[in-house]
Amino acid sequence: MTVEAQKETLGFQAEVKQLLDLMIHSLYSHKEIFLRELISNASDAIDRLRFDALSDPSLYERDADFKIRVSYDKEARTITICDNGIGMSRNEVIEHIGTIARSGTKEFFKSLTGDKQKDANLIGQFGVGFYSSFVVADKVTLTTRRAGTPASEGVRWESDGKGEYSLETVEKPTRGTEVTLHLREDESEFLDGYRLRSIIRKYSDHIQLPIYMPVEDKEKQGEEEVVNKASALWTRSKSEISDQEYKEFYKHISHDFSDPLTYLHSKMEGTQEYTMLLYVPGQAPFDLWTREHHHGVKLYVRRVFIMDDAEKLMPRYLRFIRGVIDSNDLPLNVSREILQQNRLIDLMRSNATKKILGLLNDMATKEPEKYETFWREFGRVLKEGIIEDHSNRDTLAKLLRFSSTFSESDKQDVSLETYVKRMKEGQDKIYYLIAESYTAAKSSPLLEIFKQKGIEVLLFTDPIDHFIETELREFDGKQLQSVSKGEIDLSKFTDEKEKEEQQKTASEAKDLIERLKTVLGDKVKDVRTTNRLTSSPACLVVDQYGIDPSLKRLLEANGQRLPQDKQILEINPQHAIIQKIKQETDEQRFQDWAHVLFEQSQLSSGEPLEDPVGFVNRLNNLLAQS
Ligand SMILES: Nc1ncnc2c1ncn2[C@@H]1O[C@H](COP(=O)(O)OP(=O)(O)OP(=O)(O)O)[C@@H](O)[C@H]1O
Repeated sequence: MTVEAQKETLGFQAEVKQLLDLMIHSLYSHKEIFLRELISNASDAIDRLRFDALSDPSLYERDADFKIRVSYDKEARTITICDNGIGMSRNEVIEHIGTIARSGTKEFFKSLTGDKQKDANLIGQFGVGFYSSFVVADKVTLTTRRAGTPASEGVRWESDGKGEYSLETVEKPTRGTEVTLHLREDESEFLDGYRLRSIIRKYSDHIQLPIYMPVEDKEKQGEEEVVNKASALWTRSKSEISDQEYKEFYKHISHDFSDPLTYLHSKMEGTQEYTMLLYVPGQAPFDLWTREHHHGVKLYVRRVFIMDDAEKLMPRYLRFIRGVIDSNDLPLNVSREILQQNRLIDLMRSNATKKILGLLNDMATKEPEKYETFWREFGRVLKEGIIEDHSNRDTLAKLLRFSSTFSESDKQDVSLETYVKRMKEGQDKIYYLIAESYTAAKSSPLLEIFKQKGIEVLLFTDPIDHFIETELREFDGKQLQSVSKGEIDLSKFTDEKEKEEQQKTASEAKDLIERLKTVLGDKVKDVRTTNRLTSSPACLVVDQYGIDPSLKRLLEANGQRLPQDKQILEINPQHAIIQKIKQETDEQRFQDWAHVLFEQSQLSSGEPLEDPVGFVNRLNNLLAQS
């Protein structure tokens, strides 16, 4: 086949077109970042080559002098970014440059809001990388050759970013990729060596590889100079690195546009030597829940990039952490399989986890507002740690935040420590209520007595909270007690007179209870009086060791079959309706009342009714006769 015969025009995947349109508008105010993105890709490509060449030195093609070059041509109005990295084959160009092969793409488009600022951030998180070129260029030419393939297998990709691109096979003697941007008319500001140098220093100083540019001095034409610091940021000493540099490095590795919330940089010395530079992002990626993680922690061995997203380096519940861990002791040929059972890796992970939890703990105590942001973004993921990581459970428990009956809003901002500090004198349990939503929890009848006595109840309203309940039995020596389980003993907070009254009404309700049991039969496990309620007539509870109904619903919705555990109907003998039912002599009416009591208790605990029409009919009968 001749070279010409291999020229073809292809269409972008629909998502690419959509993304390009969006990006050109949203990123307009950050347009200089195109250079950061292209340098970042070049650096990744060299990292990958360096790694592959460890097992196949022929890939070096006798050129192990890794570098990135940035140049510009005022006349031609072009900027060129060139690397001697891994390069791409024809198929890789089609796959990587013409399509978005990322899971979560659909979710990403759904999450766009139309608000330019917000969308710019989301686009940043999604990682537009290469496509940001079209913000400043009306034509982009990419010429590349995969390392290890013959010079005749170079590929030229070209597009005006409007929906199509052309591909042709070209001769490319050197391996790697060269991207040429043909600048738009109004983007001449970038055809300036000083401007380009300052953008590189601002965004790409931390890139480990040297970035070369032609010397500006006319007398030194043809000469090049390195324009960045060109040393791995994490190897430098903390005192030499500015906050700005740390932040830019974060953006490089995470492909995020916004600043991280916080970071830690720590060198371990002694028997094991390794350095970690870890970041907590400022916001959760749009697909935190939908995909296997993409840009996690990168593993380096003696400054050589080994792999992205080395999941063994972080527990799953810290999957939002970004950064680099560089080991001096692992072998360079380390593979994912080796990582699975490597003692050194386990040690690094356990240390990194402790450091991150310590960092979060510091943030929670010293910068509570920042911690609030953290909790809003990542709290639900961190909660998984209570289930997953028993060795750090105490530290994790301190980091938890819940909404509470003492707060005005649904904000999860009450820690277990705060709860314990606010406990009433004589109170020995941490009370909580599990419900499907904050609204359902806030108005639950089960809270009535606690409100009356001024006892705080934590509201567990995230699905994961059900599992926290089963794992976290106590905190600071205080037992956690669900308000919907077992018999709640608040006798310490009840005076003698009140107790006497309760006993009296309870013994007077004995007959009523028997009648209710007969009518409700096996719908309930038991019927008994309660002191939990003050303004509702009845509620449903489970035994101390029973499964909470909302957890049951959650598990059943996920396909689990559970034993049919009946609930206990508790009645408030002092309530006017209960008093009225007690007097009811008409058997049909009594039966209607009994069912209505049971069914309204199901409704207020968020359960669906088995026979909603029957409930409405019974209620209507009672209303019509009252
Ligand atoms: N200079 C390059 N050399 C080799 N491959 C490259 C180069 N630039 C881009 N690629 C390939 O194209 C892919 C897409 O690049 P792009 O910049 O769009 O996104 P990315 O770098 O994967 O990350 P993100 O989507 O998060 O920005 C890269 O993953 C890489 O495989």
